[in-house]
Amino acid sequence: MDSARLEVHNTSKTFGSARVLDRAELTVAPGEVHGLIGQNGSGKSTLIKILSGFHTPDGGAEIRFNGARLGPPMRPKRLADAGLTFVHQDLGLVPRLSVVENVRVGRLRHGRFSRRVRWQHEAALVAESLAFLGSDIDPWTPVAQLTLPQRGVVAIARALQGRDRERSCVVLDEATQNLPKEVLPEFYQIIRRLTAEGTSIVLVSHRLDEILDLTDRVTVLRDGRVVGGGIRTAESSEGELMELMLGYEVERDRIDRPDRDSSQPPALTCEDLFAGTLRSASFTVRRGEIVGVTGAVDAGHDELPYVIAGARPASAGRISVNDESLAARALDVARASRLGIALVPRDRSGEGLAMTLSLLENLTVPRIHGRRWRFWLGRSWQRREFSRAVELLGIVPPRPDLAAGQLSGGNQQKLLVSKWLLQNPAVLVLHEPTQAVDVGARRELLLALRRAADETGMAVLISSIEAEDLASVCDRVLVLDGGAVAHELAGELDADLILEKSFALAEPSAAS
Ligand SMILES: Nc1ncnc2c1ncn2[C@@H]1O[C@H](COP(=O)(O)OP(=O)(O)OP(=O)(O)O)[C@@H](O)[C@H]1O
Repeated sequence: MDSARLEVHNTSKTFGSARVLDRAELTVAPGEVHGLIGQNGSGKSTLIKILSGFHTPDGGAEIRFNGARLGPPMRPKRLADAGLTFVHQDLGLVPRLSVVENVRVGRLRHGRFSRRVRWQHEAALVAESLAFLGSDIDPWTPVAQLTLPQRGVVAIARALQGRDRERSCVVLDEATQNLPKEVLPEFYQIIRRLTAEGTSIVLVSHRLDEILDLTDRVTVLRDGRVVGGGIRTAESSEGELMELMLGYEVERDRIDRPDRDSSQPPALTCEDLFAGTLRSASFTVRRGEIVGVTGAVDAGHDELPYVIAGARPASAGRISVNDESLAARALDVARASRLGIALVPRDRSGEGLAMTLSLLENLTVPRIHGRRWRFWLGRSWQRREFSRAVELLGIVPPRPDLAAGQLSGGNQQKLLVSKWLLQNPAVLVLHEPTQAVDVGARRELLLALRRAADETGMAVLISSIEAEDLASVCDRVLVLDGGAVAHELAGELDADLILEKSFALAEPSAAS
């Protein structure tokens, strides 16, 4: 029998006194897609970071690749030479550098005598890798100018280069999280093409539909332990996997919402907004209402949260919150905040949280300034706010002094959402709020938004491509196309209908 492509044996990791990975085992066969799933904080990223050499495991671990011992220690150069490569959640690209520099870093070839890098040759190699992925991105483009899906393709091209197809393994750590729904089928085809050539894939994902569609087998982690090793996906179901991951069944009903009084005046009014891809976007969100905005790539829903919160300039239009109204062009973050608008951005690490500051500081610093409290009063207020956040969204571990960067991705997301939710803004605007959040916590997060809208009258606008989330929590969903509202869906919302409307609008333009 062929040896396994990747074997992880007896691998544990302890931070301080907390053992977050406990004797993990994982075996990936040649040419298979192997899913790695588990709830937030279950140890998936820790295991991947051990494989990539970022964390050193506790003693006793052994990692083998194509039958030979690879580590620990896991040396990055040795991993790449052996054919074990990674695409991390944050993609790990340097925005100010070009695509070619990002892809070829560490692999640039020099002329024999001149020692100069032959850039044209390097760019041709990169163009070839991109073409394999069905992309025609110009290798000289700075990464900063690329869309998120394009950045995803670049990160994958970097992981694939120079591989020996029949001996390599690519680890995709939540790499599909940044890709819009309509490019996913293409991405899945790439994965199938790779495995057909003999490459193995490890896929870490919170999307159980993706895991069931794409993987041959799956390994399930719970609280740092493997609770299901190499389960055949064809013989399993979403419900079974969910129960293994969480240890309980998740309710999937639509979240109850009170009957809306449609005569209520709007809390947020946007009139004829022009900004980036937005072209005359007009709509309202009433007090206590949750409105979803969605659409295909470049429809404008991605841009909207930032324009409303004054984080991106608008060229025309008006934005009003209750009785106060402003030309959108005059809006900046400070003015938006004075109007009562708060933003939960998509980019958690870049714009949302300060990763080196504590959970307590992240949660309360935006509000503690300006309060003329005595130090100790401020301190006890901070601790109370932290307890509220933990209660609201179940942040784990609930340690106020931990640095935000030491939380798992999903728990960072919960921290970010609670930071703004607890401020009780008049208008809360969120971009992909459930990203990286596991299936159980996702419902808790949506329920918390629903409660805030119902109990405090907060007007909530959610920009997302997660049709299921929008259908379960929103009062209305607006589907954007070409920067303006093309459809308004209300009443009994249905995820399939939301997707159908978004895609139906995307198709004609994709063909042109
Ligand atoms: N550098 C660190 N120091 C201390 N604790 C850490 C550190 N990195 C991770 N942890 C803890 O290890 C546990 C596992 O985290 P990990 O990121 O592996 O979870 P995960 O399964 O990838 O979660 P998610 O789905 O939310 O990304 C968490 O409790 C986290 O807070």
